Amino acid sequence: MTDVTDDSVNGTDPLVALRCKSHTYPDGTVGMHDVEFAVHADEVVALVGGNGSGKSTLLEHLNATLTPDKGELRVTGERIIDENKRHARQEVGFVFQDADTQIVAPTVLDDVMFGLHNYGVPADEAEKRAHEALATMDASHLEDRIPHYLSGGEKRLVGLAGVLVLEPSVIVLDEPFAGLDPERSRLVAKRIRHIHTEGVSVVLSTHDLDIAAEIADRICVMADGNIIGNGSPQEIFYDEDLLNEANIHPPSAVRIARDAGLDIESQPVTEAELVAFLGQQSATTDGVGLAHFDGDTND
Ligand SMILES: Nc1ncnc2c1ncn2[C@@H]1O[C@H](COP(=O)(O)OP(=O)(O)OP(=O)(O)O)[C@@H](O)[C@H]1O
Repeated sequence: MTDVTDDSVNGTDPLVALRCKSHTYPDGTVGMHDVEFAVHADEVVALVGGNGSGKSTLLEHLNATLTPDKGELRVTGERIIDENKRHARQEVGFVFQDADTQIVAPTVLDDVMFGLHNYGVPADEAEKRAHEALATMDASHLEDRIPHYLSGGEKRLVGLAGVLVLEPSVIVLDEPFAGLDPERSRLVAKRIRHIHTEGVSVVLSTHDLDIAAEIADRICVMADGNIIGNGSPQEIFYDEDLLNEANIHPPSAVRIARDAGLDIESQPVTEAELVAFLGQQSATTDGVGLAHFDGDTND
């Protein structure tokens, strides 16, 4: 069993600790097995892996939407059972891939306030907090809009605001960049990093490894319902055997560095890191031998 619930990280207990021997869906499909996973304070974790590798199944265990056949979930140290699932839901906010499933009210502001009403927060305070959460997401201009008519990226930001307003310890996002154009993806990624600077840990799944490399502190690789790799972006994205086993390709910066045979000790995983390295090189070599890097680094 891959144990990534090491309690000693930062010397603190994890915010969320999941041990799952297996999760079997009603039709008999095993969605996940032999997984141990923890989320610590002050981290952004990206789950990566091919289609059907178990990312959504794992994420949905983190706020007890799904429960293990055998195993346990602890949230801020409290063992979650049927009677206290509310604790998991309060501490672990979930933003679904399909933003429409989370829309419940006729305007964006009402939608963001909805969860607070459910928790009995007085209307004026709920409104104040909803304004703040939308401002944090740079989405104040959307307050009076009809949620269903927003673009995909706008819906993501509103969904994030609706979860952030409940002040969870951890926010879980299932494929937050799916269906977004590159510019909207970058905007959502930036807001996710911003949420993190406000002291909220983030766990997300994504097929966009360029963005994962940019925003995650830790990468977990899933294959066949199991975690097969866990480490820093450098450790994971320079492990060719691991990526082959998971059938995924490294971020473009890693591919370029590797294909060009660059001997880079610092192991760049983002374009910015690669460009910084190339800049240093050209400063010391006057650009000799680096002319072929002048082109687009995106493919
Ligand atoms: N509701 C369900 N009923 C039956 N099987 C399911 C259900 N949801 C997921 N599965 C199965 O569980 C396994 C893991 O699926 P999961 O959705 O967790 O993968 P994923 O990594 O999130 O995939 P993707 O990247 O395609 O979204 C797959 O074999 C999938 O077919």
